[in-house]
Amino acid sequence: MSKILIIEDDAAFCQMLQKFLTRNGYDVEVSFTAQDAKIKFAKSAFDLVLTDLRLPNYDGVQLLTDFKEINAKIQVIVMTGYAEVGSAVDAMKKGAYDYISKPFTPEEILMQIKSALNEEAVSKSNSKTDHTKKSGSVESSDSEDQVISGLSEASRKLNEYIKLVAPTNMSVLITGESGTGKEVTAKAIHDQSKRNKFNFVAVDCGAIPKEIATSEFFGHIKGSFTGAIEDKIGHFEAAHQGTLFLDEIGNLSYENQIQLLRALQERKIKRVGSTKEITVDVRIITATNEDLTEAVEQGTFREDLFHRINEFSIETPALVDRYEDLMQFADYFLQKANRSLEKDIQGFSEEVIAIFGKYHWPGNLRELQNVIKRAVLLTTGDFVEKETLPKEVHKTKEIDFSDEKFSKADYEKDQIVRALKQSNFNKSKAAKLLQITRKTLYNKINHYNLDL
Ligand SMILES: Nc1ncnc2c1ncn2[C@@H]1O[C@H](COP(=O)(O)OP(=O)(O)OP(=O)(O)O)[C@@H](O)[C@H]1O
Repeated sequence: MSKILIIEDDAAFCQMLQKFLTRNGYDVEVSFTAQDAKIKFAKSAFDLVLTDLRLPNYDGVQLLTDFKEINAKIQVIVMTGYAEVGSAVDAMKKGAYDYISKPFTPEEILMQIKSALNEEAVSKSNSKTDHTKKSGSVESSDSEDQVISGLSEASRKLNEYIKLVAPTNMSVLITGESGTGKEVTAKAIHDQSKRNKFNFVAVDCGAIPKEIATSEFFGHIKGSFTGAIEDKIGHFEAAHQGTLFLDEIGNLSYENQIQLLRALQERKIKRVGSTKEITVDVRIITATNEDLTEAVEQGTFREDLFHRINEFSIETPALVDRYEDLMQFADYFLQKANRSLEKDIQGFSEEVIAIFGKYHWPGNLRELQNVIKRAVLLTTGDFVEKETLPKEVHKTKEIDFSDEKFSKADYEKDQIVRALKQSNFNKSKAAKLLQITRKTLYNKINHYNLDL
């Protein structure tokens, strides 16, 4: 029986959820505060944590980080209120499996829990924690998953870059906002390369506690430290002759950066506890949604490593910059949701299509996919109707979109100016608030000709 910990300060809601999940066969404990949750988490082994993002006297994202430090493989789903998508995206970057917007139906949360616990045949390719589960092993690609090429100019350029760089052995740094398809891009490069007969090993550097990172990357031999009960190969060896994809590379500790650089330069590694050198032939693809050049300037990311991983760089476009692709992706995600939920929804109502076009999608393709899956679950007729969309997607509803493109630009411009003012015109801080890279912010400032 899987064990779940719910953390939610609304006691009535929390108990209702507990009853519902218990009826569905889970062993459920509840906490109304982060402090109590930490004590419970330390005492028993949970399979999944369901936590509110806004807790009294504690930040839900911090709590997630605390849990991940104790158990890197714990599945965490965060519950968010209206207009908290930004924090939810932040939580996903820190290793949350998924987020769910309140209010939600019991069926919705049950579906996510089952998916997180791998209790149904739902594609897990959108899960970051999936990497940690698979760490050291081969990434299995879901045969049902396709890569959509997109019709926009931004997509055309992205595909062209993938095609150009794939056959080479160059290290590729993929930058882009969260949920824009960085991992999908890395996999596409691997698939189109000569290395495609060998493994594509995806590692989420943000989810590996730094104490075990060396052993995760390079493996260890039995008895080399407490807990090393058998020999284990690391990600480098697993990716031999294939591709090693390091997601959230900016999260690697300075010490791990040195080790990584050495392995890349010498093309040799040693397992922890062994003196034997093992030759490895690995192509490195990395991804980040932070500004690494800024991290280099601040001295938190090594410049030599930055140049080593950045022989070629690709930026995955935000969904707002590829609106022409929106409905193509929406249709694809609809079919994907139909398959996993065994439904046969035919399409979207006109109103839903209009709402999709007006929303700014801060969580990008991942958010679009989640919104559609939720809507498909709630849809009883043939078409997805606006009532099945979460509140935040309706947010831009009152804006007059007589000229849709112009208004979207207006909305974005307004957000940028607001973020800049809020951060005292510090562009790095503003980029963080907007959840885009500093480079994207500069591009947008130039694009809109903002005189600052
Ligand atoms: N070209 C594409 N075709 C089909 N699905 C896609 C495509 N690009 C992205 N997706 C889907 O969108 C979701 C997000 O993609 P992905 O995980 O690659 O984003 P990411 O940028 O790596 O996210 P993060 O910054 O959180 O690591 C996934 O479910 C993925 O399957």
